[in-house]
Amino acid sequence: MTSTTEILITAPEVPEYAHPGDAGADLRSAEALTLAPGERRLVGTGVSIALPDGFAAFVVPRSGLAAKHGITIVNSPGTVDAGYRGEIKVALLNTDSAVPYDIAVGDRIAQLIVMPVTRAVFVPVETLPGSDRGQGGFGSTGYSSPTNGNQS
Ligand SMILES: O=c1ccn([C@H]2C[C@H](O)[C@@H](COP(=O)(O)OP(=O)(O)OP(=O)(O)O)O2)c(=O)[nH]1
Ligand SMILES: [Mg+2]
Repeated sequence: MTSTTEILITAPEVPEYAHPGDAGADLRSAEALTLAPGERRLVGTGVSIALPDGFAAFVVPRSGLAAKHGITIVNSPGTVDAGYRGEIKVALLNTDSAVPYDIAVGDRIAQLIVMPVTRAVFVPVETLPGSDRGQGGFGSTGYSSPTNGNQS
């Protein structure tokens, strides 16, 4: 059974999860606008929340908008801090180089994922403990299939 957390909210319409088990609740646009090709715009949702201490919410793109129309979020994932009481806004970007994208009031433009977070207590040390991965990263395990030759 999915765990639930009550979040106080003010909004013209409460964000909804499309299906049981969905991680993201859909955020709707509070504005009508057209995103020109290549344009980015901070778009209001009309939603404000009071997250409990120890939680954060992340504003992330909808995959359908991204895959079908090239609409994404510049700062994905956008981080909503527990103490933030302002309107949640979405920094939309139309990555298409030719086609404008129309948004009407009420269109679902992003989704909000609420998660528990821990606060780090950073402990400075001279040397970090070893690990299996070590300093390998940024493609250190390769990309392509063995038949493709280029493993870098
Ligand atoms: O996609 C986003 C990202 C952030 N926010 C709001 C909530 C968040 O708590 C606040 C600050 O976000 P962040 O810390 O990412 O931005 P910043 O540029 O560091 O601003 P600040 O100096 O206010 O922390 O802006 C949104 O509404 N949408
Ligand atoms: Mg900040």
